[in-house]
Amino acid sequence: MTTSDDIGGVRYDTFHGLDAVVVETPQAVAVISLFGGQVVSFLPADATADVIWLSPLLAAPPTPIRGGVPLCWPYFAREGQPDDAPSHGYARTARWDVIGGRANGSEGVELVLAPQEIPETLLQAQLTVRVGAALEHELRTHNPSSEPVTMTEAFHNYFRVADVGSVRVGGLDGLSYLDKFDGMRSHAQQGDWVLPGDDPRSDRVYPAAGGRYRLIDPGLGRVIEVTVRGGRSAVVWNPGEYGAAGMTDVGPHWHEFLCVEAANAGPDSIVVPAGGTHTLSQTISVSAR
Ligand SMILES: O=P(O)(O)OC[C@H]1O[C@H](O)[C@H](O)[C@@H](O)[C@@H]1O
Repeated sequence: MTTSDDIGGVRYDTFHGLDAVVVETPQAVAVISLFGGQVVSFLPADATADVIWLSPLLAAPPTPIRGGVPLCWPYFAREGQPDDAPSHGYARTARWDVIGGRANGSEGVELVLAPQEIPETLLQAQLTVRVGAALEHELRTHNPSSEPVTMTEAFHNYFRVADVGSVRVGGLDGLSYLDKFDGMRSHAQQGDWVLPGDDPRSDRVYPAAGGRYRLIDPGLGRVIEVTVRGGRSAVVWNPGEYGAAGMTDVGPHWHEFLCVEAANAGPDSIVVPAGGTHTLSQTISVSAR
C-alpha cells in the first residue's frame, strides 16, 4: 500500500471505529473509510453540520456502513443478480487501499483508492476523491476481459438534513420515476421531490435524469447540489418510520437523512466494452440558502 503520509493534510486515523484516511484542507475536512472505500464525513470550513449522514447506530464491519457515500458496484440493489446476492454489490464491503494522491495547491487534495481483490467480478474499480471547497468522486470501471460486461452502480449519498419531512429536491420535475414502493410502476414527478404526506417514505429510481439535483434544506439553511457526469439515473430513498424500525442501524434516526443517489440503474445499465472503461463522477457542493 502506498502511504499517504507524505501528502500535506492527509493522515491515517480511526473514525467511529472505522480505519480511515482523514483529509484536511483549508476549505474542508473529509474522512474516507478504508472499509468500503467510502467518504463518511465532509465538513466544509464554514459548515455548522456535516454534509454527510453517518448512522449513530453504526454496525461493525463486515456489515455495510449505514451512511456516508457507499459505492454500489458492480451492481445496484440486486439488479441482474440472484436473490441471495449481497445488496449493492461487493465494493462497499471490500477493503480499499490508498494507491496514490497529491495536494493540488489551493484546489485541495486528491486521493486515489482501489479495492483489494473482488473475485466475484471481472471488472476493476478505481476511485478518485477530491476534497476542496467541493467534494468530488470519480469511479472508474475498467473491463480487462475480452467480453463486454453489463453493470449498474451508484454513489449512494446519505445527506444529513434537519428533517426529511421539510426538505425538497429540485432537478427532477417532469421526469418519470419507477416506484419500488409501488411494484416498480412508473409515475410522473410534478415539481420538487418532497416526502409524501400520505405514505412518508421514498424509493424512487428516476431514469434518464438530468444530472443536476438540489437538496434544499430550510432547517439547516443550506442547499446541497449534486452534479453528475456519466450517470443517467437519480435515486431518492428514505425508508420512512416503519421501514426504519426494522433496520437496526437506522431506527429512530430515519428523519435525519435523505439519500439522493447518482446512479446508472434500471433501464440505464452500462455495457463496458472489452478492454474499455466507464466513469461515473459527481461533485457535491454546498451553499447557504
Ligand atoms: O439496505 P441497503 O442494502 O443499504 O439498501 C438501502 C436502499 O438502497 C437504495 O436506495 C435502494 O433503492 C433501496 O431499495 C434500498 O432499500
